[in-house]
Amino acid sequence: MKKVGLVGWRGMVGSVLMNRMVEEKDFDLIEPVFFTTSQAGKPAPNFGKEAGVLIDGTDINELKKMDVIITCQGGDYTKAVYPKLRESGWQGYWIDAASSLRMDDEAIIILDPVNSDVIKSGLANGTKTFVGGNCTVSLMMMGLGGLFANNAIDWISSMTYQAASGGGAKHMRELLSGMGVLNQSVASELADPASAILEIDKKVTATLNSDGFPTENFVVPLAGSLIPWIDSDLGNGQSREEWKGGAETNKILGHSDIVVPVEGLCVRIGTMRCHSQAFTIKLKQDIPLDEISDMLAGHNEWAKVVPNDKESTLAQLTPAKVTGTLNVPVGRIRKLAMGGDYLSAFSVGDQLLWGAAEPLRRMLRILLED
Ligand SMILES: NC(=O)C1=CN([C@@H]2O[C@H](COP(=O)(O)OP(=O)(O)OC[C@H]3O[C@@H](n4cnc5c(N)ncnc54)[C@H](OP(=O)(O)O)[C@@H]3O)[C@@H](O)[C@H]2O)C=CC1
Ligand SMILES: N[C@@H](CC(=O)OP(=O)(O)O)C(=O)O
Repeated sequence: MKKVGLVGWRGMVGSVLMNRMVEEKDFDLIEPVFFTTSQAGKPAPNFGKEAGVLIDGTDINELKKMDVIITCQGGDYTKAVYPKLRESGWQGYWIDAASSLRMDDEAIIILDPVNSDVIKSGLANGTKTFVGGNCTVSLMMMGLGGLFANNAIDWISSMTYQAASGGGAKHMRELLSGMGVLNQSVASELADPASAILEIDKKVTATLNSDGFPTENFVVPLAGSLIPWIDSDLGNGQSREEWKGGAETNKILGHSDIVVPVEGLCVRIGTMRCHSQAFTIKLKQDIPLDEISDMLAGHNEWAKVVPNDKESTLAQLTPAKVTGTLNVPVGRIRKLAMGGDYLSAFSVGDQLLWGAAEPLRRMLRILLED
């Protein structure tokens, strides 16, 4: 049985990963060793298998004993530990949720329903480092996988609506606190159906812009607002999150250059853990809508085509419906006025599942079955 070191297992992404590993009985197939950066020596969790105590996640000699290490601990941990571990001569498999190693030549970005060919040839060529993709990119590729697989796309513009969870647990709490503060500020007016809506709005706006409003994590209010910038400023008008669209998509597909441009604006909105995206897709040729639907629905078992009517859209294409599931519904599919080769689509996906934890779990399974 392979010794699998788990780092970051109690964080938000790590907890989702542990839940999925329990659901899929992955622990039956491995000898788990749990690492920590803060609680060494305390009892390890039991996910159906006794695992002794927590080991110091910075102890290279202990990490070296692992056949596989999966980390959801974050980029700082990866930067601090990974180079030392490789320099020590460790030849094991490193599976990482953080972005720091993604664009390194030695790393493959993992999303096996889309790029199992890239993963398999990497394994055959001795690749040992596998990194989960950016959540928005992975969810786009899961939804539109059929169009990518059929080489049907010239370029994509993706306008995102990204959930608070992309920032982490504290950001989710801040969103909810902000919602509560707004509600409280007009609680008496809301209780009175006769109260004037413009008075309510005035109070809400004053509360949003008041000093006490919770903004420690997002810097500006998210509840009752939105933030059209995610991740760092690259200095050329583009955010790092937007840059990842083109860079990571093409790397996932095994391209060494930008063959399929992916461009757009990334926007944070007040949902909890589902990222949504509105796509304008320039097709290489005019493909009939029924063929497009067949390509999308037939590509993987999680991409679900939603009929482009109001009732189906409201019932199936919202974060409230999708959250906590592996489904990636794609709807609002129609040809745009610009021509038969211009397609619109809208997708929703849980950014902690396909966007973070699931590709890592499946990579472990690929290694176990190899
Ligand atoms: N959030 C996201 O959407 C995505 C995140 N990622 C990557 O995953 C990394 C981890 O993200 P995320 O899971 O959100 O980070 P968290 O902040 O939830 O967890 C990170 C670590 O914080 C430590 N920690 C300290 N206090 C607590 C506590 N009370 N409860 C749980 N953990 C605690 C744990 O380490 P220890 O046990 O060692 O103390 C834990 O592993 C990110 O830095 C990013 O690189 C990737 C894709 C998406
Ligand atoms: N940046 C993403 C979450 C994330 O962790 O992305 P990455 O793995 O590319 O750093 C978001 O805020 O929604």
